[in-house]
Amino acid sequence: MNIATLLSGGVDSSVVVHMLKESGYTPSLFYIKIGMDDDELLHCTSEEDIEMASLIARKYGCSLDVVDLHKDYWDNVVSYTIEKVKQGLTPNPDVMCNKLIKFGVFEQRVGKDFDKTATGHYATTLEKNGKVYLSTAKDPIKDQTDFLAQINSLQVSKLMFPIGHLMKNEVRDIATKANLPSAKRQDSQGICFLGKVNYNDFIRRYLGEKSGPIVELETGKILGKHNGYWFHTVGQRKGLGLSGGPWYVIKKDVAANIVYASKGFDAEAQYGYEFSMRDFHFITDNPWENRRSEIDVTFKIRHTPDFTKGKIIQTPEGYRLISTERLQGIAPGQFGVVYDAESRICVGSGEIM
Ligand SMILES: Nc1ncnc2c1ncn2[C@@H]1O[C@H](COP(=O)(O)OP(=O)(O)OP(=O)(O)O)[C@@H](O)[C@H]1O
Repeated sequence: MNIATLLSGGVDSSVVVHMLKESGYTPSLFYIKIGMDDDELLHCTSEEDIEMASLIARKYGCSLDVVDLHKDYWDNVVSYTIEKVKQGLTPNPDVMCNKLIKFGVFEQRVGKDFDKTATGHYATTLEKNGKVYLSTAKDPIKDQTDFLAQINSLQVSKLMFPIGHLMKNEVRDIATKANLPSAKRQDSQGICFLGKVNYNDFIRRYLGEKSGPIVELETGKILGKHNGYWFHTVGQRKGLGLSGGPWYVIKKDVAANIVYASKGFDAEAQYGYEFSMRDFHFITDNPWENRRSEIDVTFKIRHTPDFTKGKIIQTPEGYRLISTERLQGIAPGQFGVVYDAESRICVGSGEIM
């Protein structure tokens, strides 16, 4: 079996290479390069990562290629991110990077020549009735299925997640015992490029600044000033620069450039029990076909270790989720990621409206 492995130079994907070698495979290793080397502000250092990846490749006698997907990342993930922010929404570049870059463009250019593609994502796959499903990792804190919730069945059936059945500390132990140069490296903060640059600087570069009022939702009182609604997200607490809080962003008026905030942990306006999703994407198949009633599921509305219980209902516009617990900061643009009632299979995701 020919295996391509996505190697970031971090501990997780290094352990993937080690485990594949232990199982008798010699994977071909690929480092994906993203970033603007000529831009001071948006510079993203990849030298150290590539150096680390080279050490791993040499140790295990594997080939290593650096694949430059900078332009593809810019055309797909960055443009999506800016477009959503401009509309006042909260985008998720990690989800789009997996769908369009790691398992999109990479697959079309390189992965297609291999039987399998292995990564160090914390996720698993599960075979049922001849189909392959995306399923959750053993380590609930590290689980990354929410970031993978827009990939499709072809992608899932080709993927290998060798560390998905391990806890993070078990991965570190393997790395230490195997003397991997990356054993002590810190966890990378999410993905590639947008995870490494200052997000506000990046947004400012593309959308500039435009001063507007921060208004108390309940009273209409002007509390202060912001530099552009695009710097603020529904549910956000830090960074509003107001005293006497805590203050939370409740909603935004994009046309009028107003950010509405409410005060206090218990401000009712920051909570909700339900939300609708557009363009709901099923990863492998629609397990609720022909079922008109409410279906028990679990779900996430942001990257947290906990799953929330709820019911999903099909509506003429898409799908609606009704939660059993109150939800803080339901941010339009983020993905509602839906799992089966046992939080094992990741069924799919839709953009929160
Ligand atoms: N620049 C890159 N080039 C190639 N593969 C990458 C790159 N960045 C991430 N990956 C792949 O995607 C997986 C998940 O990436 P993520 O950014 O979440 O890092 P991580 O979980 O900290 O993993 P690692 O410790 O391997 O960096 C990595 O384990 C690796 O297989």
